[in-house]
Amino acid sequence: MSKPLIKLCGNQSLEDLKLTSKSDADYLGLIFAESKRIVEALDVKEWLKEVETEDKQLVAVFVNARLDEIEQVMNELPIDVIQCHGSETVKEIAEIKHHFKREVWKALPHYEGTLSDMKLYAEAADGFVIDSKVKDAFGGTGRTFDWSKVPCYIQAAEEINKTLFIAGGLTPDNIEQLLGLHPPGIDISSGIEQNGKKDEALLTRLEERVNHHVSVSR
Ligand SMILES: O=C(O)c1ccccc1N[C@@H]1O[C@H](COP(=O)(O)O)[C@@H](O)[C@H]1O
Repeated sequence: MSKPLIKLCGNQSLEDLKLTSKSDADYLGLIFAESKRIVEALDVKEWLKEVETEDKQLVAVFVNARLDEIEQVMNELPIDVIQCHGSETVKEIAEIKHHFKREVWKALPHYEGTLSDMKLYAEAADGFVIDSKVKDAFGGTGRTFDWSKVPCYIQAAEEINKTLFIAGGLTPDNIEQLLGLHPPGIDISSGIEQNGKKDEALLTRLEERVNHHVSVSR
């Protein structure tokens, strides 16, 4: 099995970034939406002066943000991917893509309509993050969903040639079970946190489990 793409999301301090920037992650995520993990672009700009992120792509996560709100972040930071984690329409995703000329991922909640949503958004989004559907929350809930549908999501993403990340409550303890389904990408926030901070021991354990799984399935 080839190694999945890894996204470590919800970096909310210089300390978080110092830790995750040294990891095996391909993507580092920052939340620019109402959340306990919200960050300010100007703070992130300062933190980025102190960490080496050349080998990572930066993902800015928004929830139903206006173009001018996204623009404020894009003007300050070298963002590679815009992740829309709200109820943005296909038209809005297309506008964001057209305006910023960046990769745009649509987060979709797991429910009975997710597969049709993937087909619907395929004309505008470059990739998908499938997350748990939790009432009154858009993401970062630490809650898993029923992974029996993951193979269908993988197949659908392959058919429409889109990047796919599985998110929602991934932890060092459950990651090997998910990796058994061969997701192309995994997206983790709460599962590597302790007391609201990214935790070195949890991150190391996550990486050990991913590396172990990849090496035994070769
Ligand atoms: O992390 C947040 O606080 C958040 C807030 C609003 C939208 C998305 C958010 N995070 C995204 O949620 C998923 C899964 O997170 P978790 O591992 O279950 O905590 C991930 O894509 C984050 O980007």
